[in-house]
Amino acid sequence: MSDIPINLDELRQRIDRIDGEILRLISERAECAQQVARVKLAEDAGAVFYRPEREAQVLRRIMALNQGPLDAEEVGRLFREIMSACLALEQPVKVAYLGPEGTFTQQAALKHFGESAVSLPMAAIDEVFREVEAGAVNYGVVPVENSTEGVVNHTLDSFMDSSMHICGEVVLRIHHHLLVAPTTRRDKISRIYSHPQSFAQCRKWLDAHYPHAERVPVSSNAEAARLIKSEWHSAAIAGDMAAKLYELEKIAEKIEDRPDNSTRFLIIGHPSVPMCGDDKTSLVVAMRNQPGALHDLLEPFHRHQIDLTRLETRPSRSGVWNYVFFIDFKGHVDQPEVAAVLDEVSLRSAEMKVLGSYPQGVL
Ligand SMILES: O=C(O)C(=O)C[C@]1(C(=O)O)C=C[C@@H](O)C=C1
Repeated sequence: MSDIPINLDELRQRIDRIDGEILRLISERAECAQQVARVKLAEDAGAVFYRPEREAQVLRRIMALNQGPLDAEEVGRLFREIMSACLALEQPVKVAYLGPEGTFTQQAALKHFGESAVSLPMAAIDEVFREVEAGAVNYGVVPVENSTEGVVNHTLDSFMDSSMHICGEVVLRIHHHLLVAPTTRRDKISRIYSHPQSFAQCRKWLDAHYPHAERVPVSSNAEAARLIKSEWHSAAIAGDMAAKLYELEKIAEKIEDRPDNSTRFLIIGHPSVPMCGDDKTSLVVAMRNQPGALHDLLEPFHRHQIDLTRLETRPSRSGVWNYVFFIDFKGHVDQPEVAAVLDEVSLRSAEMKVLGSYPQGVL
């Protein structure tokens, strides 16, 4: 340890030297990405620049290489931003998300694509699907399930009518805070605004701390945050992004009842994604209403030892079959054992649609 300087000036000179070196290397990396773009264009005039499978591999490799002192997630986030900036040099990626600005879905979009992506808020989940389908944006981000409150039915229903692929997933830890404006009378809070799911996720905390406050459900946490700016007796439950956007103060942090409260979001888009080595596949299957249908559906997965990660049932809207099943499992459609299972499931079902194979969420 004798070569480690101990005075502040020397340490700062050392940091300046390291920063210069990091900058030189990041610039070299960015030039490489520009060359990648030229190669992609030479191969195909309609080239797709964003490559989720490659991004997942880059992030996993870096996180595995990391030996500290920063933790792997932190290092992953830094490289997420470097890649996001490199991709923006190739072609900025445009992403629609369930808005308004300041929602957890926006936070998920930025976590997945990085801050260099152009992100556009949409008023409803089916609008996100429509924007992607129409080609107005490259990708869309929608919530699909929460660990406390379960599935987001709107998203599953939108897949039934859509030709969109799932290109990725991102899981976000959801932390809710009780927020007030600078002018709020904190001892006089009589009304709390939030999204119904957030109320459900903070039920016990609210019963214990604000049993008499009126709970007013609104369309998003960000909308709740916006509303309280003009009401001196109201508070909002929302996350960090909304707090920052509307310059609100947190009077209680992390008030969700379950500390592992998280939401899974899906990335939707046109292109199908090649295998990255740690993939998931999502399917929607309509079964005829007969005894043993669910067993028939699941049996091939069991026999081929394919790991199911989720099974969700929705009433079918066609009227011909009673139920459709949404199934997620580990593996990619290009793997022979997965292809074999899909062939069998397709024969046993009334209808089957592969929604996409995509990298498992990394960060
Ligand atoms: O490898 C590629 O295809 C690239 O375009 C480079 C790169 C990167 O910066 O590493 C950038 C964007 C892609 O989404 C994936 C990776």
